[in-house]
Amino acid sequence: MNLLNFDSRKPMDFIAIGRLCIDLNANEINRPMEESVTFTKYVGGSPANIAIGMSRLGLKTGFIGRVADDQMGRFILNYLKKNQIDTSNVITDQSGSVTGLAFTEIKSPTDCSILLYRDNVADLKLEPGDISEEYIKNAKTLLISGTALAKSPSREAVFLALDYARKHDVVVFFDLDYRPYTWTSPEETAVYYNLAAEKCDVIIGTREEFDMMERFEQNPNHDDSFTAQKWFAYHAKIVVIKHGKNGSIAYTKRGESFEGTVFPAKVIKTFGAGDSYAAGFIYGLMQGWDIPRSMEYGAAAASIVISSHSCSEAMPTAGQIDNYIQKCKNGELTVEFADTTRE
Ligand SMILES: Nc1ncnc2c1ncn2[C@@H]1O[C@H](COP(=O)(O)OP(=O)(O)O)[C@@H](O)[C@H]1O
Ligand SMILES: O=C(O)C[C@@H](O)[C@H](O)C(=O)COP(=O)(O)O
Repeated sequence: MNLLNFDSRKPMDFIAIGRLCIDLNANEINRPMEESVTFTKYVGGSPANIAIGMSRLGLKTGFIGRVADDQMGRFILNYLKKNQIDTSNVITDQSGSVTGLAFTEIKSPTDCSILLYRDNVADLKLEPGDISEEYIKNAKTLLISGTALAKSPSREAVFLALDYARKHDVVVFFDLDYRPYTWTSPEETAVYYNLAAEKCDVIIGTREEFDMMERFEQNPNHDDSFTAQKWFAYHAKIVVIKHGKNGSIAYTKRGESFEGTVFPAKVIKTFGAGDSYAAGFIYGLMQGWDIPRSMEYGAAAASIVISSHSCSEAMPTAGQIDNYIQKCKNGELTVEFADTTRE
């Protein structure tokens, strides 16, 4: 029996809910932000990046969210449309909110950080009244990301979306996507993350993100298997714990575990790895592939994106990923750049 059942009668393949933002990636790489003077603008926000990845892979993709009524909000909407993402459930917020900005600092390929501007952001204004039961019912898959739980009314909107998804047998993926900045306290964060995770079929996060969720538990050795087992008592069928360049491990409710491959990369920056990994992995599962092959696809997508300057714009097509995997398997370590042009 399949671990996950994607209902082929549903017209929409994949819907993401939450953050639609802007990434401003420093053009002068390998130096601190203090010395960066020019940046390239891309659509960003973890669920936005994943949705763009899914659409590039050929899946019928939609988004539920709010954007600011400004130039940045319109830039995001246009970019989603250009990438064939359905924006019928993206609302332009009229409360005077602004677009969230992520300035990225690339000090070295391994020392990257993000400076977030997230006060009064439009994405957290999403409210329960914005959530259409019909829209969710018509999707095979819903992806939620943890940052949308950081504040009301976005938090309640996500919980309502989760209820609709469970009611209509939509497979729910939870990318933990923990960004401390918007949260009030670590305790609040852990409580809401745990409440949401109970309702999800697949939970994907880094070891550090799961550590945050285990604030009220005893897992002193940060044991991945311990982490995963808890969720199989709820709805989870698959739990994936990511370990950066050391790969990832997936556990299933059936008691299996699989270690994910890592592909070579000419790393420009490390951010975007998780979002591209999620897109490749979810795509694989939705094709009916087994977990190791899906993890391989995610890892190859991640290697392509971290070898590029952007996250969203660098999201690869299936052809690019297949080609990359083939080259790596042939022992050709020449790394392909998905997106090297910066104006
Ligand atoms: N330096 C790297 N080289 C090759 N692959 C990487 C590297 N860093 C991350 N990856 C790939 O991306 C996946 C997710 O990366 P990770 O850093 O754990 O997620 P996140 O970006 O969410 O923190 C890893 O499992 C691995 O496949
Ligand atoms: O999620 C954000 O707001 C910023 C992203 O667009 C960004 O570029 C990033 O950090 C990607 O995150 P990751 O894939 O978890 O590394």
